[in-house]
Amino acid sequence: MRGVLEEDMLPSTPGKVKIERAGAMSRQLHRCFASTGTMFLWALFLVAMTATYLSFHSFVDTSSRYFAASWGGLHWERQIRASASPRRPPGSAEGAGLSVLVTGAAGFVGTHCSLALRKRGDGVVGIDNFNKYYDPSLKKARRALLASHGVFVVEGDINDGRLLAKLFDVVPFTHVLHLAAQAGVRYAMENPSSYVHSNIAGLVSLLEACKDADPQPAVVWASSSSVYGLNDLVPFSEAHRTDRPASLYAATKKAGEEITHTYNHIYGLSVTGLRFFTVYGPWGRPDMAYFSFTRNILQGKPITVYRGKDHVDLARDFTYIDDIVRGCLASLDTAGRSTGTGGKKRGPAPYRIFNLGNTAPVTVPTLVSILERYLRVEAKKNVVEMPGNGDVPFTHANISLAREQLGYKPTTTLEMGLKKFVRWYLSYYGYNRGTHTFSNL
Ligand SMILES: O=C(O)[C@H]1O[C@H](OP(=O)(O)OP(=O)(O)OC[C@H]2O[C@@H](n3ccc(=O)[nH]c3=O)[C@H](O)[C@@H]2O)[C@H](O)[C@@H](O)[C@@H]1O
Repeated sequence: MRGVLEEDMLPSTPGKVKIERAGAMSRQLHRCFASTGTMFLWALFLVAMTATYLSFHSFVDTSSRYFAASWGGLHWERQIRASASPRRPPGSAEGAGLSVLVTGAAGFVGTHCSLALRKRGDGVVGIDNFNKYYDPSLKKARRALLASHGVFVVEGDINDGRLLAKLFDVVPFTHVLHLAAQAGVRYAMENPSSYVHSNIAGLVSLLEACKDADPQPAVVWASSSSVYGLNDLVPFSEAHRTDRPASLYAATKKAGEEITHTYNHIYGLSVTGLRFFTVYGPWGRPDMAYFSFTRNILQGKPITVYRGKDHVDLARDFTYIDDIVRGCLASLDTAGRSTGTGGKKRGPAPYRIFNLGNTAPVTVPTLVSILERYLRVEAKKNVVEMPGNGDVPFTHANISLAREQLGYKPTTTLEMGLKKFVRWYLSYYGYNRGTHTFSNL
Protein backbone atom coordinates (compact mmCIF):
# COMPACT_ATOMS: atom_id res chain seq x y z
CA MET A 1 0.00 0.00 0.00
CA ARG A 2 1.19 3.43 -0.87
CA GLY A 3 1.05 6.19 1.68
CA VAL A 4 -1.15 9.29 1.29
CA LEU A 5 1.74 11.56 0.47
CA GLU A 6 2.97 9.16 -2.21
CA GLU A 7 -0.49 8.93 -3.82
CA ASP A 8 -0.77 12.69 -3.96
CA MET A 9 2.46 12.89 -5.85
CA LEU A 10 1.73 10.28 -8.53
CA PRO A 11 -0.60 11.21 -11.47
CA SER A 12 -3.49 8.83 -12.37
CA THR A 13 -3.08 9.74 -16.02
CA PRO A 14 0.44 10.62 -17.03
CA GLY A 15 0.67 14.20 -18.38
CA LYS A 16 -2.68 15.37 -16.97
CA VAL A 17 -1.32 16.64 -13.72
CA LYS A 18 1.33 18.71 -15.50
CA ILE A 19 -1.27 20.74 -17.31
CA GLU A 20 -3.40 21.19 -14.19
CA ARG A 21 -0.42 22.14 -12.04
CA ALA A 22 0.96 24.48 -14.67
CA GLY A 23 -2.37 26.25 -14.78
CA ALA A 24 -2.50 26.56 -10.98
CA MET A 25 1.03 27.84 -10.83
CA SER A 26 0.49 30.47 -13.46
CA ARG A 27 -2.61 31.70 -11.60
CA GLN A 28 -0.53 31.95 -8.42
CA LEU A 29 2.26 33.75 -10.20
CA HIS A 30 -0.22 36.09 -11.72
CA ARG A 31 -1.60 36.91 -8.28
CA CYS A 32 1.84 37.49 -6.84
CA PHE A 33 3.25 39.56 -9.63
CA ALA A 34 0.14 41.20 -10.94
CA SER A 35 2.13 43.98 -12.49
CA THR A 36 5.74 44.71 -13.45
CA GLY A 37 5.71 47.42 -10.77
CA THR A 38 5.19 44.83 -8.05
CA MET A 39 7.98 42.67 -9.51
CA PHE A 40 10.31 45.65 -9.39
CA LEU A 41 9.44 46.24 -5.73
CA TRP A 42 10.15 42.57 -4.95
CA ALA A 43 13.53 42.78 -6.67
CA LEU A 44 14.35 45.95 -4.76
CA PHE A 45 13.35 44.26 -1.50
CA LEU A 46 15.63 41.26 -2.21
CA VAL A 47 18.61 43.51 -3.07
CA ALA A 48 18.08 45.49 0.15
CA MET A 49 17.91 42.30 2.23
CA THR A 50 21.13 40.95 0.69
CA ALA A 51 22.97 44.24 1.24
CA THR A 52 21.81 44.39 4.88
CA TYR A 53 22.95 40.82 5.47
CA LEU A 54 26.37 41.41 3.91
CA SER A 55 27.08 44.63 5.82
CA PHE A 56 25.95 43.06 9.12
CA HIS A 57 28.24 40.10 8.44
CA SER A 58 31.23 42.31 7.73
CA PHE A 59 30.47 44.42 10.82
CA VAL A 60 30.41 41.31 13.02
CA ASP A 61 33.62 40.04 11.41
CA THR A 62 35.50 43.33 11.76
CA SER A 63 34.32 44.14 15.25
CA SER A 64 34.98 40.62 16.55
CA ARG A 65 38.53 40.93 15.18
CA TYR A 66 39.02 44.25 16.96
CA PHE A 67 37.58 42.95 20.20
CA ALA A 68 39.61 39.72 20.05
CA ALA A 69 42.95 41.21 18.96
CA SER A 70 45.00 44.01 20.41
CA TRP A 71 45.71 45.41 16.97
CA GLY A 72 43.90 47.32 14.28
CA GLY A 73 42.13 50.63 13.90
CA LEU A 74 43.13 54.04 12.62
CA HIS A 75 45.10 55.08 15.70
CA TRP A 76 47.04 51.81 15.62
CA GLU A 77 47.85 52.28 11.93
CA ARG A 78 49.09 55.81 12.59
CA GLN A 79 51.42 54.49 15.32
CA ILE A 80 52.73 51.80 12.96
CA ARG A 81 53.40 54.31 10.17
CA ALA A 82 55.14 56.77 12.49
CA SER A 83 57.37 54.07 13.96
CA ALA A 84 58.21 52.67 10.50
CA SER A 85 59.25 56.02 9.00
CA PRO A 86 62.98 56.53 8.64
CA ARG A 87 64.21 59.75 10.19
CA ARG A 88 67.54 60.21 8.54
CA PRO A 89 68.28 63.76 7.49
CA PRO A 90 67.66 64.22 3.74
CA GLY A 91 70.86 63.73 1.74
CA SER A 92 72.56 61.85 4.60
CA ALA A 93 75.58 59.76 3.65
CA GLU A 94 73.86 56.46 4.59
CA GLY A 95 71.03 57.02 2.09
CA ALA A 96 67.28 57.19 2.57
CA GLY A 97 66.94 54.89 5.56
CA LEU A 98 65.44 51.45 5.98
CA SER A 99 62.00 50.52 7.18
CA VAL A 100 62.43 47.35 9.19
CA LEU A 101 59.94 44.93 10.74
CA VAL A 102 61.73 43.32 13.70
CA THR A 103 60.16 40.10 14.97
CA GLY A 104 60.93 39.18 18.58
CA ALA A 105 61.55 42.88 19.18
CA ALA A 106 61.03 42.59 22.94
CA GLY A 107 63.61 39.81 23.05
CA PHE A 108 67.27 40.25 23.91
CA VAL A 109 68.81 40.64 20.44
CA GLY A 110 65.60 42.18 19.06
CA THR A 111 65.64 45.04 21.53
CA HIS A 112 69.29 45.87 20.94
CA CYS A 113 68.96 45.77 17.15
CA SER A 114 65.76 47.83 17.16
CA LEU A 115 67.42 50.52 19.28
CA ALA A 116 70.53 50.59 17.09
CA LEU A 117 68.44 50.93 13.93
CA ARG A 118 66.32 53.68 15.45
CA LYS A 119 69.38 55.54 16.68
CA ARG A 120 70.87 55.72 13.22
CA GLY A 121 67.56 56.98 11.79
CA ASP A 122 65.92 53.87 10.36
CA GLY A 123 62.23 53.14 10.79
CA VAL A 124 61.43 50.18 13.04
CA VAL A 125 58.22 48.36 13.91
CA GLY A 126 58.46 45.46 16.35
CA ILE A 127 56.27 42.43 16.87
CA ASP A 128 56.49 40.13 19.88
CA ASN A 129 54.13 37.63 21.51
CA PHE A 130 55.50 38.25 25.04
CA ASN A 131 55.35 34.54 25.85
CA LYS A 132 56.21 33.20 29.29
CA TYR A 133 59.33 31.17 28.41
CA TYR A 134 61.12 33.58 30.72
CA ASP A 135 59.97 36.46 32.92
CA PRO A 136 57.63 38.56 30.72
CA SER A 137 58.25 41.60 32.95
CA LEU A 138 61.77 41.82 31.49
CA LYS A 139 60.24 41.81 28.00
CA LYS A 140 57.79 44.53 29.06
CA ALA A 141 60.69 46.60 30.42
CA ARG A 142 62.50 46.21 27.09
CA ARG A 143 59.33 47.32 25.30
CA ALA A 144 59.16 50.41 27.52
CA LEU A 145 62.78 51.16 26.64
CA LEU A 146 61.96 50.85 22.94
CA ALA A 147 58.86 53.04 23.31
CA SER A 148 60.96 55.77 24.92
CA HIS A 149 63.02 55.78 21.70
CA GLY A 150 59.98 55.90 19.42
CA VAL A 151 59.86 52.20 18.52
CA PHE A 152 56.37 50.71 18.56
CA VAL A 153 56.04 46.99 19.36
CA VAL A 154 52.86 45.19 18.32
CA GLU A 155 51.77 42.44 20.69
CA GLY A 156 51.05 39.52 18.37
CA ASP A 157 52.26 36.19 17.09
CA ILE A 158 54.11 35.58 13.84
CA ASN A 159 51.72 32.68 13.28
CA ASP A 160 48.93 35.24 12.83
CA GLY A 161 48.94 35.62 9.05
CA ARG A 162 46.19 38.27 9.11
CA LEU A 163 48.22 40.49 11.41
CA LEU A 164 51.32 40.13 9.23
CA ALA A 165 49.33 40.87 6.06
CA LYS A 166 47.90 43.96 7.76
CA LEU A 167 51.36 45.19 8.77
CA PHE A 168 52.59 44.84 5.20
CA ASP A 169 49.42 46.58 4.01
CA VAL A 170 50.12 49.56 6.23
CA VAL A 171 53.90 49.75 5.63
CA PRO A 172 56.02 48.78 2.60
CA PHE A 173 58.83 47.36 4.79
CA THR A 174 62.18 47.26 3.01
CA HIS A 175 63.59 44.64 5.43
CA VAL A 176 62.49 42.06 7.96
CA LEU A 177 64.85 41.22 10.81
CA HIS A 178 63.40 37.94 12.02
CA LEU A 179 64.55 37.18 15.57
CA ALA A 180 61.34 35.73 17.06
CA ALA A 181 61.99 32.12 18.04
CA GLN A 182 61.74 29.54 20.75
CA ALA A 183 65.31 29.71 22.02
CA GLY A 184 67.25 27.49 24.40
CA VAL A 185 68.92 24.18 23.66
CA ARG A 186 67.89 22.07 26.68
CA TYR A 187 64.26 23.30 27.03
CA ALA A 188 63.48 21.50 23.74
CA MET A 189 63.24 18.23 25.70
CA GLU A 190 60.60 19.73 28.00
CA ASN A 191 58.44 21.47 25.43
CA PRO A 192 59.23 20.22 21.92
CA SER A 193 56.05 21.54 20.30
CA SER A 194 56.90 25.15 21.20
CA TYR A 195 59.95 24.84 18.90
CA VAL A 196 57.83 23.55 16.03
CA HIS A 197 55.25 26.30 16.65
CA SER A 198 57.71 29.22 16.60
CA ASN A 199 60.74 28.05 14.63
CA ILE A 200 58.95 26.10 11.90
CA ALA A 201 55.28 27.13 11.65
CA GLY A 202 56.00 30.73 12.68
CA LEU A 203 58.86 31.00 10.21
CA VAL A 204 56.72 29.71 7.34
CA SER A 205 53.90 32.09 8.27
CA LEU A 206 56.36 35.00 8.21
CA LEU A 207 57.91 33.95 4.89
CA GLU A 208 54.43 33.61 3.35
CA ALA A 209 53.69 37.21 4.34
CA CYS A 210 57.07 38.36 2.97
CA LYS A 211 56.67 36.62 -0.37
CA ASP A 212 53.12 38.01 -0.78
CA ALA A 213 54.19 41.55 0.09
CA ASP A 214 54.66 44.07 -2.68
CA PRO A 215 57.43 45.18 -2.52
CA GLN A 216 58.95 42.03 -1.00
CA PRO A 217 61.31 42.85 1.87
CA ALA A 218 64.80 41.40 2.23
CA VAL A 219 64.87 38.93 5.13
CA VAL A 220 67.69 38.66 7.69
CA TRP A 221 67.06 36.04 10.37
CA ALA A 222 68.61 34.31 13.36
CA SER A 223 69.90 30.80 12.82
CA SER A 224 72.22 29.31 15.44
CA SER A 225 75.70 27.94 16.02
CA SER A 226 73.94 24.81 17.28
CA VAL A 227 73.34 23.71 13.65
CA TYR A 228 76.97 22.46 13.66
CA GLY A 229 75.80 19.75 16.09
CA LEU A 230 78.22 16.84 16.09
CA ASN A 231 80.67 18.57 13.75
CA ASP A 232 84.12 18.42 15.35
CA LEU A 233 86.18 20.32 12.81
CA VAL A 234 87.26 23.62 14.34
CA PRO A 235 86.78 26.48 13.95
CA PHE A 236 83.24 25.93 12.59
CA SER A 237 83.04 27.16 9.02
CA GLU A 238 79.90 27.75 6.95
CA ALA A 239 81.24 25.07 4.58
CA HIS A 240 81.17 22.38 7.30
CA ARG A 241 78.46 19.72 7.67
CA THR A 242 75.30 20.79 9.47
CA ASP A 243 73.22 17.67 8.98
CA ARG A 244 73.85 16.14 12.41
CA PRO A 245 72.03 18.36 14.93
CA ALA A 246 72.33 17.35 18.61
CA SER A 247 69.04 18.89 19.80
CA LEU A 248 65.54 19.49 18.51
CA TYR A 249 66.26 23.22 18.86
CA ALA A 250 69.23 22.86 16.49
CA ALA A 251 67.14 20.73 14.13
CA THR A 252 64.45 23.45 13.89
CA LYS A 253 67.12 26.09 13.15
CA LYS A 254 68.65 23.85 10.49
CA ALA A 255 65.17 23.29 9.06
CA GLY A 256 64.80 27.08 9.00
CA GLU A 257 67.89 27.34 6.81
CA GLU A 258 66.37 24.86 4.34
CA ILE A 259 62.92 26.47 4.47
CA THR A 260 64.30 29.96 3.81
CA HIS A 261 66.26 28.50 0.91
CA THR A 262 63.06 27.32 -0.76
CA TYR A 263 61.48 30.77 -0.42
CA ASN A 264 64.59 32.28 -1.93
CA HIS A 265 64.50 29.76 -4.78
CA ILE A 266 60.79 29.83 -5.57
CA TYR A 267 59.80 33.41 -4.78
CA GLY A 268 63.01 35.42 -5.14
CA LEU A 269 63.22 36.46 -1.48
CA SER A 270 66.58 37.87 -0.45
CA VAL A 271 67.63 35.79 2.59
CA THR A 272 70.50 36.11 5.05
CA GLY A 273 70.78 33.55 7.88
CA LEU A 274 73.01 34.43 10.83
CA ARG A 275 74.47 31.68 12.99
CA PHE A 276 74.77 33.38 16.39
CA PHE A 277 77.30 31.98 18.88
CA THR A 278 76.04 32.13 22.53
CA VAL A 279 75.16 35.83 22.60
CA TYR A 280 75.32 37.54 26.00
CA GLY A 281 75.14 41.03 27.50
CA PRO A 282 72.94 43.61 29.27
CA TRP A 283 69.17 43.03 28.94
CA GLY A 284 70.03 39.38 28.20
CA ARG A 285 68.08 36.15 28.52
CA PRO A 286 67.56 34.84 32.08
CA ASP A 287 67.54 31.22 30.84
CA MET A 288 71.17 31.42 29.71
CA ALA A 289 74.04 30.21 31.89
CA TYR A 290 75.85 33.54 32.43
CA PHE A 291 72.55 35.13 33.56
CA SER A 292 71.28 32.34 35.83
CA PHE A 293 74.78 31.88 37.32
CA THR A 294 74.84 35.59 38.23
CA ARG A 295 71.40 35.38 39.85
CA ASN A 296 72.27 32.26 41.86
CA ILE A 297 75.69 33.49 42.94
CA LEU A 298 74.17 36.73 44.26
CA GLN A 299 71.41 34.83 46.04
CA GLY A 300 73.89 32.37 47.58
CA LYS A 301 72.33 29.46 45.68
CA PRO A 302 74.37 26.67 44.06
CA ILE A 303 75.05 26.57 40.31
CA THR A 304 75.43 23.45 38.18
CA VAL A 305 78.50 23.44 35.99
CA TYR A 306 78.46 20.80 33.26
CA ARG A 307 81.66 19.04 32.31
CA GLY A 308 82.40 16.98 29.21
CA LYS A 309 83.65 13.40 28.93
CA ASP A 310 87.04 12.62 30.54
CA HIS A 311 86.68 15.72 32.73
CA VAL A 312 87.15 18.07 29.79
CA ASP A 313 85.66 21.52 30.39
CA LEU A 314 82.87 22.70 28.09
CA ALA A 315 83.65 25.83 26.06
CA ARG A 316 81.62 28.40 24.17
CA ASP A 317 82.49 31.11 21.68
CA PHE A 318 80.59 33.67 23.84
CA THR A 319 79.76 36.72 21.67
CA TYR A 320 78.93 40.14 23.06
CA ILE A 321 75.63 41.70 22.05
CA ASP A 322 77.11 44.92 20.55
CA ASP A 323 79.24 42.86 18.16
CA ILE A 324 76.16 40.85 17.15
CA VAL A 325 74.17 44.06 16.58
CA ARG A 326 76.88 45.37 14.25
CA GLY A 327 76.74 42.06 12.35
CA CYS A 328 72.94 42.26 12.06
CA LEU A 329 72.95 45.86 10.80
CA ALA A 330 75.71 45.11 8.31
CA SER A 331 73.63 42.15 7.07
CA LEU A 332 70.61 44.40 6.56
CA ASP A 333 72.71 47.02 4.77
CA THR A 334 74.26 44.52 2.36
CA ALA A 335 71.23 42.26 1.93
CA GLY A 336 70.46 42.98 -1.73
CA ARG A 337 66.91 43.16 -2.98
CA SER A 338 64.24 40.51 -3.18
CA THR A 339 63.24 40.14 -6.82
CA GLY A 340 59.65 38.91 -6.65
CA THR A 341 56.36 40.77 -6.53
CA GLY A 342 53.00 39.48 -5.35
CA GLY A 343 54.38 35.96 -4.89
CA LYS A 344 56.06 35.75 -8.34
CA LYS A 345 59.83 35.47 -8.74
CA ARG A 346 61.37 37.86 -11.25
CA GLY A 347 64.97 36.70 -11.01
CA PRO A 348 67.58 35.24 -8.66
CA ALA A 349 67.98 36.86 -5.25
CA PRO A 350 70.85 36.59 -2.74
CA TYR A 351 70.90 33.67 -0.29
CA ARG A 352 73.61 34.02 2.36
CA ILE A 353 74.63 32.35 5.62
CA PHE A 354 77.19 33.78 8.05
CA ASN A 355 78.73 32.75 11.36
CA LEU A 356 78.57 35.60 13.87
CA GLY A 357 80.84 34.51 16.70
CA ASN A 358 83.74 35.91 18.70
CA THR A 359 86.27 33.37 17.46
CA ALA A 360 87.77 33.14 20.99
CA PRO A 361 86.17 30.25 22.94
CA VAL A 362 86.21 30.37 26.75
CA THR A 363 85.49 27.46 29.11
CA VAL A 364 82.46 27.48 31.39
CA PRO A 365 84.61 27.38 34.60
CA THR A 366 86.45 30.49 33.33
CA LEU A 367 83.09 32.21 32.78
CA VAL A 368 82.21 31.37 36.39
CA SER A 369 85.49 32.69 37.77
CA ILE A 370 85.07 36.02 35.92
CA LEU A 371 81.59 36.38 37.42
CA GLU A 372 82.89 35.52 40.91
CA ARG A 373 85.48 38.25 40.60
CA TYR A 374 82.99 40.93 39.51
CA LEU A 375 80.35 39.87 42.04
CA ARG A 376 82.90 39.39 44.83
CA VAL A 377 81.19 36.19 45.85
CA GLU A 378 82.49 32.66 45.54
CA ALA A 379 80.04 30.43 43.67
CA LYS A 380 78.75 27.19 45.20
CA LYS A 381 79.56 24.91 42.28
CA ASN A 382 78.07 21.51 41.57
CA VAL A 383 80.20 20.06 38.82
CA VAL A 384 78.37 17.28 36.98
CA GLU A 385 78.91 15.36 33.78
CA MET A 386 77.08 16.95 30.85
CA PRO A 387 73.73 15.14 30.55
CA GLY A 388 72.62 13.92 27.12
CA ASN A 389 70.23 16.83 26.70
CA GLY A 390 71.24 18.36 23.40
CA ASP A 391 74.34 20.21 24.57
CA VAL A 392 77.55 20.15 22.53
CA PRO A 393 81.00 20.19 24.18
CA PHE A 394 82.35 23.32 22.47
CA THR A 395 81.68 25.94 19.82
CA HIS A 396 84.19 28.05 17.92
CA ALA A 397 83.35 30.26 14.95
CA ASN A 398 85.37 30.85 11.84
CA ILE A 399 84.23 34.38 10.92
CA SER A 400 86.25 34.96 7.75
CA LEU A 401 83.18 35.07 5.53
CA ALA A 402 81.38 37.64 7.71
CA ARG A 403 84.57 39.68 7.96
CA GLU A 404 85.00 39.69 4.20
CA GLN A 405 81.38 40.36 3.18
CA LEU A 406 79.97 42.28 6.14
CA GLY A 407 83.06 43.94 7.55
CA TYR A 408 82.21 42.06 10.79
CA LYS A 409 84.90 42.40 13.43
CA PRO A 410 84.04 41.51 17.04
CA THR A 411 85.93 43.64 19.54
CA THR A 412 84.63 42.59 22.98
CA THR A 413 86.38 39.99 25.14
CA LEU A 414 84.29 37.92 27.56
CA GLU A 415 86.01 39.76 30.41
CA MET A 416 84.92 43.17 29.07
CA GLY A 417 81.44 42.02 28.09
CA LEU A 418 80.65 40.37 31.43
CA LYS A 419 81.71 43.53 33.22
CA LYS A 420 79.06 45.46 31.29
CA PHE A 421 76.52 42.72 31.89
CA VAL A 422 77.12 42.60 35.66
CA ARG A 423 76.94 46.39 35.87
CA TRP A 424 73.56 46.31 34.12
CA TYR A 425 72.32 43.36 36.21
CA LEU A 426 73.12 45.05 39.51
CA SER A 427 71.46 48.26 38.46
CA TYR A 428 68.38 46.62 36.88
CA TYR A 429 67.70 44.38 39.88
CA GLY A 430 68.46 47.16 42.37
CA TYR A 431 71.61 45.76 44.03
CA ASN A 432 73.33 49.13 44.02
CA ARG A 433 70.63 50.80 46.09
CA GLY A 434 71.42 49.07 49.37
CA THR A 435 74.65 48.71 51.29
CA HIS A 436 76.30 46.75 48.46
CA THR A 437 78.73 48.72 46.36
CA PHE A 438 80.62 47.24 43.47
CA SER A 439 83.40 49.77 42.96
CA ASN A 440 85.30 47.18 40.89
CA LEU A 441 82.85 47.68 38.00
O1 LIG B 1 75.05 29.60 20.19
C1 LIG B 1 73.90 29.26 20.05
O2 LIG B 1 73.49 29.00 18.95
C2 LIG B 1 72.98 29.08 21.23
O3 LIG B 1 73.58 29.70 22.37
C3 LIG B 1 72.90 29.49 23.57
O4 LIG B 1 72.96 28.11 23.90
P1 LIG B 1 74.15 27.65 24.82
O5 LIG B 1 75.46 27.83 24.15
O6 LIG B 1 73.80 26.27 25.26
O7 LIG B 1 74.11 28.70 26.02
P2 LIG B 1 73.87 28.53 27.58
O8 LIG B 1 72.59 27.88 27.86
O9 LIG B 1 74.10 29.84 28.19
O10 LIG B 1 75.03 27.52 28.01
C4 LIG B 1 76.40 27.92 27.94
C5 LIG B 1 77.27 26.84 28.49
O11 LIG B 1 77.00 26.68 29.88
C6 LIG B 1 76.73 25.32 30.18
N1 LIG B 1 75.73 25.30 31.27
C7 LIG B 1 74.49 25.73 31.09
C8 LIG B 1 73.58 25.73 32.10
C9 LIG B 1 73.95 25.25 33.34
O12 LIG B 1 73.15 25.21 34.32
N2 LIG B 1 75.21 24.81 33.52
C10 LIG B 1 76.14 24.82 32.52
O13 LIG B 1 77.28 24.41 32.73
C11 LIG B 1 76.21 24.72 28.90
O14 LIG B 1 76.46 23.33 28.89
C12 LIG B 1 77.04 25.47 27.87
O15 LIG B 1 78.26 24.81 27.70
C13 LIG B 1 71.44 29.92 23.46
O16 LIG B 1 70.71 29.53 24.60
C14 LIG B 1 70.77 29.41 22.22
O17 LIG B 1 69.49 29.98 22.11
C15 LIG B 1 71.64 29.75 21.04
O18 LIG B 1 71.09 29.39 19.84
